Amino acid sequence: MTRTIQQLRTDARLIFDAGIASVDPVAAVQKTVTRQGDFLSVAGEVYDLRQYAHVYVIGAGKAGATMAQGLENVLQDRLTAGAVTVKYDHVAPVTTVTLHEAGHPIPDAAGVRGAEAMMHFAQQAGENDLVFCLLSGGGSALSPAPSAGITLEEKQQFTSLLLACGASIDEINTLRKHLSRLKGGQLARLVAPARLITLVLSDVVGDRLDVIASGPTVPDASTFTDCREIVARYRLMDQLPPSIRSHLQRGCAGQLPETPKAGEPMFDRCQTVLIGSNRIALQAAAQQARDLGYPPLVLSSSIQGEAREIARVHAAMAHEIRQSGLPMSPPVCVLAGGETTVTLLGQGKGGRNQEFALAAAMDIDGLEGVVILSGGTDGTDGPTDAAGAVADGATARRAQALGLNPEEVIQRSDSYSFFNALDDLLFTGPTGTNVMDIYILLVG
Ligand SMILES: Nc1ncnc2c1ncn2[C@@H]1O[C@H](COP(=O)(O)OP(=O)(O)OP(=O)(O)O)[C@@H](O)[C@H]1O
Ligand SMILES: O=C(O)[C@H](O)CO
Ligand SMILES: [Mg+2]
Repeated sequence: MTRTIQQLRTDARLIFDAGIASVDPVAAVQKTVTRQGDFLSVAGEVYDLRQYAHVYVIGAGKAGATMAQGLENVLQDRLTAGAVTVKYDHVAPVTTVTLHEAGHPIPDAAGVRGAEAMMHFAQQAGENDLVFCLLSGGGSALSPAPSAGITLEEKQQFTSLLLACGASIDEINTLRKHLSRLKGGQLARLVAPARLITLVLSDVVGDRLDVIASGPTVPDASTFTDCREIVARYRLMDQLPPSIRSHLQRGCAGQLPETPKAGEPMFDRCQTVLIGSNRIALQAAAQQARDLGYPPLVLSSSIQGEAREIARVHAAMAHEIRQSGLPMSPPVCVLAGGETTVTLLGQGKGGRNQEFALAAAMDIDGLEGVVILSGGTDGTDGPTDAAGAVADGATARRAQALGLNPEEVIQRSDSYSFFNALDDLLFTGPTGTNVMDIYILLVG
């Protein structure tokens, strides 16, 4: 049976949607945390709610509201109170938890108030209490608790510097952890001796729990010495606000306590569960592909690199599958995920997924029975209202007919206008989740 291009496009969209649905925060929390009467089951661990006087919820991240909603649905009357910080407008219907809307990616005063509220519940919780911590992408900027002597303004200035210097997220968060009163395992210190369950939705390649939202409840292996090296690597020393420079210097001189390390007894009372990730989304997408009659091949959930280069690799796979049936003969669905980057060449409008689809379109020009979809799971690709775009072997020719030259469009970094003109943008609206991006190659 050969499928039409329209069929392949429809199926690619169904496969993408299945990936997103599997990491929907409300559903993911309710799948991980289940309750039967007085018993709570969390990824295999059982908690007897009769042993806990209070149950609190704290957390930070763009998916905080929907994660809290899922947890409220499970805990119902057993939830005492809570404070979760989310990005402005990233709200959801919750009843017991207080949502603090705050600034991202530059922290603001509302974020500081949210972090204070979180620390308040963490400290208030005693030996007979249970605390849930909900973490997702954006959690670092949304939980500013600058160390003593550092002002919010200095933290803001420092954040702008960090985001622009080219450092990776684990380098950025290593610095954040050493300038904070709650990041890098320090929140777990405040929660002790209460029992702590952390639910995590990963937005970083590799899903490192000590990196996501700056790992406030897990051991931190990094040190002040690492901070000094990162500052040197990106030549930041001269630009640091004086209070931050002196804080890091005192830390390196052993005058400040280090972040909590693995093996500290308080971590015995902590459970941490990854409830959503790019890999989980890819696995769900693979299942949907199988159901639609495309044997799936999942390549990797850790794709990184320049979007147009990664796209060319996908186009090359499409050619190979068509020509030789390697590594699999059609029908097949090749799935990958991760987060690419775009070196901007022009002043146009676009996103990394739209640029991916554009570069792919150029390389699969004329190829039959091939569709490539690239989309951000948060539904927002770059500064646009589209999640990504879809390309096939006729895309480049259809564009030429409209007077659009794909090569020129890449030079202008204008992928949004390109796919908008073709009506091939991918729209989902904000999905409430974020596990990076998904790339789907369908050969029918
Ligand atoms: N015209 C453009 N063409 C292609 N990519 C672009 C363009 N303008 C911005 N981008 C890319 O969009 C990305 C920023 O997108 P976005 O705001 O979604 O951030 P993000 O990295 O996804 O962060 P978050 O996790 O907060 O969503 C950057 O990688 C940037 O290079
Ligand atoms: O908040 C953060 O630190 C980033 O989004 C990575 O999780
Ligand atoms: Mg995004």
